[in-house]
Formats: sequence, C-alpha cells, structure tokens
Amino acid sequence: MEKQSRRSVPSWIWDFAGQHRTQYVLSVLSAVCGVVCGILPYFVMAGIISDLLGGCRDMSIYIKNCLVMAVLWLGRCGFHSISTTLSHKATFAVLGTIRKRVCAKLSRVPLGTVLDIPSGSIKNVLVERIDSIETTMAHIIPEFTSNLLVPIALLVYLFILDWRMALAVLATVPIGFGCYALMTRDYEESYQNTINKTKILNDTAVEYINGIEVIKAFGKAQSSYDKFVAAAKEGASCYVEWMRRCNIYFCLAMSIFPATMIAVLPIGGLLFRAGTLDAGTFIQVILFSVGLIAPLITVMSYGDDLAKLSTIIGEVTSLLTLEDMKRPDTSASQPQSKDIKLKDVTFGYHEKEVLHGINLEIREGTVNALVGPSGSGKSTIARLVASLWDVSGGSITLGGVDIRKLTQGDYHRYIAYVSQDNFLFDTTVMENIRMGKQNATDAEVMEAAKACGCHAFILGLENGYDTVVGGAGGHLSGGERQRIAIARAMLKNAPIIILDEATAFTDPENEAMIQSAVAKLTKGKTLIVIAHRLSTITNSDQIFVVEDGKIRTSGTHEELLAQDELYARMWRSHISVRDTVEGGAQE
Ligand SMILES: Nc1ncnc2c1ncn2[C@@H]1O[C@H](COP(=O)(O)OP(=O)(O)OP(=O)(O)O)[C@@H](O)[C@H]1O
Repeated sequence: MEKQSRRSVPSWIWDFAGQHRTQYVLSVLSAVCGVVCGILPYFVMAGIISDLLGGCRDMSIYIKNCLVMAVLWLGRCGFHSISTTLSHKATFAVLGTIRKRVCAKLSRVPLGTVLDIPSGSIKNVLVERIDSIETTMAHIIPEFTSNLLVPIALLVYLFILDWRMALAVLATVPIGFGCYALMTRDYEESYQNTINKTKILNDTAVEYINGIEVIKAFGKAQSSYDKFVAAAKEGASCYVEWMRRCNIYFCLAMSIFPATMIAVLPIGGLLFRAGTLDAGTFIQVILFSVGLIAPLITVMSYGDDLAKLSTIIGEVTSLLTLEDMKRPDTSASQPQSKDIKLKDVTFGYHEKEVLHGINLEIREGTVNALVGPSGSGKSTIARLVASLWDVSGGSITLGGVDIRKLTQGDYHRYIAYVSQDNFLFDTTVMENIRMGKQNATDAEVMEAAKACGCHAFILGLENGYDTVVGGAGGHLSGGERQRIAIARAMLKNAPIIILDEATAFTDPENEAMIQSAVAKLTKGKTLIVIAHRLSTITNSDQIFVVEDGKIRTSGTHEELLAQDELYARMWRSHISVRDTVEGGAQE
C-alpha cells in the first residue's frame, strides 16, 4: 500500500467523528475541568502556606481548605471519568465507521487492486492497527487538549505574578525539548520501518497458514517455519534497535523537564535576598512550577502516540483513496434487453495485456461456452463480464448500455457469477446459500438446495443446514462446495449466469449431479460457461474458441468440429481422456 497524502490528525478525526463530534467536545470540556480541579489545589496549598507563615491559628480556615481540596480532588476524578467515558464511546463509533468505510471501499475497487495487496496487510490494518489506535484516540483528544491548555493558563498567571520567576520556571524547557527533538528526529522513518517488518511478519504468517496443506505435502514445514521465524526476529530486532536509539534521549528529556527547581530555587533565592521577591510569591512559583510541568510531560508523552496515529491514518487513508471502479451513483438508463456485447475489448493485469480486441455477442436466453487452452483468457473474459474488473479498452454493453454507466447494484442484479474457487464463508450452509438473496426464507434456501441436488447431502452433514462449513468451506469436498455455490446462484435468480467451471471434481457421479444442477439453474436464462469438459457444452447455442487472448472462431459444436482444427483437436483429446477415465472406472 502506497503512502498517500497525509491529513492532520485532528481534521481526520473530526471528519470520521460525524454525529459523535458533540461527545468529543463535551469530553474535552470535562477533561479541561478535570485538569483545572487538579491544579487548583496548588493555589489552595499556596494559601495555606501563606496562612502558616502569617501565624494563622484559626482551625476553621484549615478545615475549610481541607474540604475545598477534597471537593477538588473528587471533581478531578469525576470529570476525568466523564471525559474518558464520552471519548471512548465516540472513539468506538469512529473506529466502527472507519472499518465500515474500508470494507465498503474494498467492494468498490477493482478485484485486481484487492488481490494485489497481501491479505495479511489488509487484515492487519482493518483489525490490529485500527484497534491499536483506540486507546490513543480515546485519551489523546481530551487529555492532550486539556493538558496543553491548563499549563498555558498557569504560565500566563506566573508571568502576571512575576515575569522573572516565570522565565526561571521555563529555564529547563528548551533543553528538555532539545532532547525530545533528538529522540524523535527519525521517528517517522523508524516507525514506518517497524510497520513494514510487522506487515512482512503478518503476510508470512497468513501465507504459512493458508499454504499449510502444500507445506505439509511437500515436507516444507521446517523451511516455511524458518521463514516465519526470520521475519519475527527481524521485526523484533528492528524494534529493539529503535528503542535503544531513543532511550537515552527519552531518559534525559524526562529528567530535565521536571527539574524546574534547578533555576527556580537559586534565582528565587537571590531575588528574595535582594528583597524584590516576597515569600508568598516565591512559594506560589515553587508550587506552580511543579503543577505546570506535570501536564506538559503528559502532552509530550502523547507526541509518540500522535506520530503513531498519523502513520496509521496514512495507512487507512491509502486504503480509502484506492481508485474505485468507475460507476455512477444512479444508472444513466436501463438496459433494453439482456443481450451482452463485447466490442474490441482489451485488458491487461498490470502492464501485461492478456486480451487483445475481443468481439463477441451473447443473445438473451442462449447458452454460450468459452473454450480454449489453459491461460488463453477465458476466466478473464468472464470476470470482465461479471464486472469484477474494468476493461482497459473497448466496451461491454448490456442491452445496449455500457456496463460502466450502470450502478454496481443495478448491474449485479442481472448477473450471478459462480467462480472456480466456489468460496464459502465460515458460517452455516444455510447462510452461505442465503447470500444469493439476503431476505430469503429458510424454505426458499432449501428449495434452491433441492433444485441443485444438494438437499440430501446437506441433511447428511453433522448439523444439516446449520453445519458450519469451515474457513473457505474447508469442511466440505470440492464437489459439495461447487453445488452449494450453484445453489447460492440459483437463489439469486439472476437472468444471466456466468459459470467458471472448475476442472476438478470430475468423477462421473459428481459431474452428473453438477450438470443436472446447472441445467436447472440456467433454464430459460442466459448462460456463459467456461467449459473444461467439452462434452458438457456440445448443445450450446454458441461456442467461442479463445486462443492467446483473442476469439479464434465461434459456432455450434458441429460447425466448429468441421471448421476449427484447434477445437477438433481439443474435442479428440477430451474424448480420449474421458474414455480412458471411464474405462478405468469400469475395470
Ligand atoms: N490476477 C492475475 N494477475 C496477473 N495475471 C493474471 C491474473 N489472472 C490471470 N492472469 C494471467 O492472464 C492470462 C489469462 O488467464 P485466464 O485465467 O483468463 O486464463 P484461462 O483461459 O481461464 O485459463 P484456465 O483454463 O487455466 O483457467 C494468463 O496468462 C494468466 O497467467
């Protein structure tokens, strides 16, 4: 993910806060009140010390001050609690909004954009990184503001009291800031570095888990594990090195900042001796200098968090500013028919063009097949028609309307796409099928499953329709996954079906069941099928032979057998493989 233009942290939070802005404002006000309650006791203490020095023996004054102090401390706790409650509530809502916007964004960008970002990185931003800013955001908004405002107010008061002593209080500040600046000089670069290492670690972990089957099968457990350990070690040493560099400056800054007495006591002592500073003012300055530095140190400690927040905002922004597929908010016009036309379509993944001027017409209600050698571009054509990517050149029209002029929602109502992957979500069979139609009743889901011949095997599962299928449908066989995916498409009841036939699961029994499911799914509809088993498409109205990213020929099975050598060759090899398989099965 590229770094995108950075926005300031407050404006970014303000934008996402939306209807929760009032909560943040109230939270800041409560925090200011809390810090004021924390500082007022210093005034009271100054008063008590003056009274003591003046020889006051009136008990009621001490008791009154004691009560005031107690009320102030209670107030401090109360306001702090109100402030953090409000800001935590608002922050959780903001983080929810951010996650929703990122997820919505991912559904609007071309599929390729999402595939190009390692899934570990997206998951990392969406879950861990956004989570990690919760505490920072919830605390930083009220506490940073209040801890900054109150010392400023105190400083103004000190300058009014005695400008010479106010300067003495500030004497250590430039040195402390100097140390802090040294600590943070390469902060952004170092932090980005650690983030990159963490991303590599995440991606390695996700790859290790996703590829565990291959790793085990090929005996690569040790080398894959070593790769993961190396990524973990690199991440750790990067952190340790960064901390080692910062630590000395951090310790110096944190020791020098609070050491206000170094200047306040000798300068104050000299002025007191010279008679230009009275004891009461001297005492107030001593107390306030302590009260002033503590909130300032808190503010400084947020510098680190602010920088982290800014980096994470950059990452989230880089996801949110990914370029959308160009689709309008409302469709310019509605298609007059369900005919699909590809005109001079070119397309490339990254720089490499894989489709070179595709022209084909698919008439409403017909069965159409794309056949051709592996890698010739069949699935790519299907994905473009399914509007998962945009064409690089040329156009795809539905009923005469360029599909880029239809909203995603409008277009997807026309299309049901069953991909080779047959991805199932880690939820129940019922919910996986229901994804075809969100408001479908259980009865409708079962009806679709029956029509696709899955009902019986689903009832045979551990918990029937309530069986959880595992990550990506891992608890089911390939053929079962495919039939559930077909049932899902059937429930959607879209007029155009795109079926990217998987090459596996070709045992005769499964093939027969899948064929019967497909036949029911596509009855009276437009079908575009990517066929690997040519015997399944001999009755198609049109067969397009794709070769090297171009349509080589088109026609019916018989026409192509007679006219196209490539098709005839593919048919002969299909027949001979099928005979071998079936012969083998019968023996
Ligand atoms: N996500 C991708 N990124 C980059 N290149 C890709 C991507 N998907 C496919 N390709 C390339 O595009 C070309 C066409 O691939 P496509 O999947 O469309 O072929 P196909 O005819 O469907 O193949 P098969 O029959 O093996 O499924 C191939 O050279 C392939 O390597």
